[in-house]
Amino acid sequence: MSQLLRLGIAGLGTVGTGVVKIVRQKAPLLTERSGRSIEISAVSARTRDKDRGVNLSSYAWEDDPVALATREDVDVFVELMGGSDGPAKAAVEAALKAGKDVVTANKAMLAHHGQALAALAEAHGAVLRFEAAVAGGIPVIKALTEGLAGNDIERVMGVMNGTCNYILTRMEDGGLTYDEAFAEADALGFLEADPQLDVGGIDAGHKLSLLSSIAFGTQVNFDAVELEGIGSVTIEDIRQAADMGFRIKLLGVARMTGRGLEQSMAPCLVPANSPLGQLQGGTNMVVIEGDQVGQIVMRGAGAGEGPTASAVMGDVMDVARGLRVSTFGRPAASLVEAVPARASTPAPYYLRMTLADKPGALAKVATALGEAGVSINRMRQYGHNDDSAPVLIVTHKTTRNALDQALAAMEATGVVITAPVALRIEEV
Ligand SMILES: NC(=O)c1ccc[n+]([C@@H]2O[C@H](COP(=O)([O-])OP(=O)(O)OC[C@H]3O[C@@H](n4cnc5c(N)ncnc54)[C@H](O)[C@@H]3O)[C@@H](O)[C@H]2O)c1
Ligand SMILES: N[C@@H](CCO)C(=O)O
Ligand code: NA
Repeated sequence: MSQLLRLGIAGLGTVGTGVVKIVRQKAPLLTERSGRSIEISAVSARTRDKDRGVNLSSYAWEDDPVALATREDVDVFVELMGGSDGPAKAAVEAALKAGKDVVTANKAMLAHHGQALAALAEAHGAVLRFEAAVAGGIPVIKALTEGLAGNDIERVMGVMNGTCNYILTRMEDGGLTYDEAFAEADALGFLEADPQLDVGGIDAGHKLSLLSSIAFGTQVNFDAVELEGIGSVTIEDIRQAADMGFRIKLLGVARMTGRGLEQSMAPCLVPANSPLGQLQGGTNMVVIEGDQVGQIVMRGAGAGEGPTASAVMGDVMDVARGLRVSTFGRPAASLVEAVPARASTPAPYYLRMTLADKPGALAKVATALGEAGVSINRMRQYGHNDDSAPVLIVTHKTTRNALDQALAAMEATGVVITAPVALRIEEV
């Protein structure tokens, strides 16, 4: 008789329901692969009487997730409620303090409290695992903490918000407006409860802060992530980028430099023929560059019932097999405080602005760039309005600091009518 592993699942929405289905439908397979009989003891959600398409009658019910997390008949607390603070955090803390292992998909909670929760887990001999929190069903955490453990990671990049990638690709390929594409993403169930978390880059930033902590062995520092959402990107930018052989992606990039840990989540131009440039719809992609292995590209569903439940079950199976690896693939205490560095690694930039259509306007902009040490690679004045003209400039490699100096000088000239949109061109 295989030893029991008893789950307590808090949260029976998209992900929680998916996990219940896997445990119920694949019990023999899970036992064969882990050596343990994996069962659900108790569940919790806001509303008990709701048809979730899955039979919950054999499980105990707890209205309070904290009570669920500390039940005697729960070995692993599976937190699938969401929210960075409140009941989810309280229940996870209670489980860890009771020495129970925790599996969660809650990237918001981990981005804000992951360091403290990791330390709590280790202090109480528990493990905290969260594969589902970063790029959903893509097993990127397992790849970094196990398969690639023999590498020094040089750069990690990711398109990790399905909503934004869906919107940007539907605007480009489907000719939809931002609002139309947003509505489609909503209908597909991609959006967070607060969609600003998606389109503001915050959800993807949560994931990047976890990814970079695991990749570089640094303490989780979401506040150090440079965040910019996709609200400033227009169909004109998408068309101009395509015209130059690029696509626009909400791209997270983290790298360790001599100046510190750069973590940036912003709309970037990537080569249209690159794996990231080819990424369609709500799919996620993570690119890992290691000193031994070179570039690894992982692509897959970052959201949805099955893909996310798959990642949750991967963690449950590791616990069942007795994997006592700490949260980030190394002891939390060994995670170094990384000096946050603004993305100052030199890169080319795409600048779009509207200038007053009068003599010398372009010259003033060019002078502002030159005086800041920013070299122009391409410049295009396209179209005309009454007394203004849209201008596109692509720079040679420059630091963000120098570019910001040039943008401020441009504003001071009085010829810039609409504030320049600056998008980094990331070499991938
Ligand atoms: N949906 C996805 O594709 C996806 C992908 C990756 C990660 N996640 C993360 O997984 C978690 C769950 O996401 P979801 O899409 O399943 O959410 P959901 O909104 O579909 O379900 C949330 C569940 O938690 C319950 N819940 C919320 N607050 C509660 C409380 N205070 N007490 C008891 N129950 C409570 C709700 O009743 C519901 O059953 C979130 O942290 C989310 O960020 C979701
Ligand atoms: N709202 C998130 C869900 C998965 O984390 C996304 O669009 O990727
Ligand atoms: Na994942």
